[in-house]
Amino acid sequence: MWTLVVNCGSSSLKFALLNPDSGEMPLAGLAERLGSDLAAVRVDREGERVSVPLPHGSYPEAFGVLLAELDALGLRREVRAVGHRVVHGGDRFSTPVLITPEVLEVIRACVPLAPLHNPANLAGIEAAQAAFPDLPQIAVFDTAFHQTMPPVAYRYAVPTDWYTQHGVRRYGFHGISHEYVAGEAARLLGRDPSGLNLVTAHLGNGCSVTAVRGGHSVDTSMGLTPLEGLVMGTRSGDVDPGLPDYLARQAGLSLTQITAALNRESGLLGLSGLTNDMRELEEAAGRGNEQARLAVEIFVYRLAKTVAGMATALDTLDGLVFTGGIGENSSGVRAATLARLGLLGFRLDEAANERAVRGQGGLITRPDSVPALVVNTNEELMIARETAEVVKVVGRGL
Ligand SMILES: Nc1ncnc2c1ncn2[C@@H]1O[C@H](COP(=O)(O)OP(=O)(O)O)[C@@H](O)[C@H]1O
Ligand SMILES: CC(=O)OP(=O)(O)O
Ligand SMILES: [Mg+2]
Repeated sequence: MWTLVVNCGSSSLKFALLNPDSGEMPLAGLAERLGSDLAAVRVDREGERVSVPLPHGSYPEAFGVLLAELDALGLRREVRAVGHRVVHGGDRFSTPVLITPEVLEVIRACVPLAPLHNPANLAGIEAAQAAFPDLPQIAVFDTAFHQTMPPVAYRYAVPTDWYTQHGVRRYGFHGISHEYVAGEAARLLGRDPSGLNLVTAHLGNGCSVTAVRGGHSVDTSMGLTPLEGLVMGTRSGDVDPGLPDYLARQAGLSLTQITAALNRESGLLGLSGLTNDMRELEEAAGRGNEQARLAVEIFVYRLAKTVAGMATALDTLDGLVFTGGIGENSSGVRAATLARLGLLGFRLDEAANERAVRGQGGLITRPDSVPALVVNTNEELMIARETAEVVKVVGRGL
């Protein structure tokens, strides 16, 4: 059964055609810089890579390229289901679900909680429904994995009414990735996931750290929205909650302007004044750019501090997993983070850490260390598997 996976971000559309059983993936693509003149889609089609410009830079145009690619492979009619990454599902969804008008309503109601992500997710669902009106469409939520967090981890110390009446609590994100890499890490360590305590660090454009006890999320660094926690590409992560009021008075900015700047102009970009891209920052730091060096150092410091904090949620620490574009590719970030975590028992194996850069993944610590590993995340495969599961269950119910 071929499953089409659609992952719409705030300015990107990732897609993949997968066989969820074998992992076979004849088609994958990434449309980037949507909404700008520079929009283009990179397509990996049966081992060949092509780049297609998108003159209008729109989501429907990118979706049109996806359909044309399916036609070129003769596989459009072979698609059996469409799985969508949906970032915020509130506390309604702890598992993937078939998308119904009621489910769409809940995703729409969560837009204020994920203003960068949920509108794009909805656009992707609408485009897929129009292209494949007869196929089951499944939503796989970034929040679902974290629904096992206990109240001690998910409640904020704010008036209780805010929680009961307005859903003000921590939800957590990147759950698809955290769940996938925790499972893979257990396999690599040769351990039964049910007895394993891990901290997983997803470091992409958005970044978060999760404490995984026995395969279940028990705490995570993102909160009500994907703004809390670590320093990210363009997001600030944690700041003093008094900051918006102070800045509104001092700089005459509106709350909307401040929130937009915390989401889009902060993080690595804000600190460096250069870029949100870790690879470019490391290169600039290597050339002696002091702001770039400081941005990377702050990123690492906050990451190490958060990993150490997450260990508090676990009885033992059996491993630390690095994943996402930065976690998988930056040996420098991994080395600097572990250097700050000697107290927890981490000892880097420098050669293994450098080898992991070449996409192999695996253990990067010495035998006398608490294990740290690099695991390449595969959100698309995870979404395809979950989609196939839901389709099986829904199919039985018919
Ligand atoms: N070789 C590399 N060295 C350092 N950072 C890298 C490297 N390759 C990718 N990255 C970083 O990974 C980040 C993007 O991560 P990714 O998981 O692809 O993003 P997204 O969250 O959009 O899926 C960027 O900061 C990018 O610079
Ligand atoms: C939830 C989130 O931060 O997602 P991304 O990393 O894709 O922006
Ligand atoms: Mg990502």
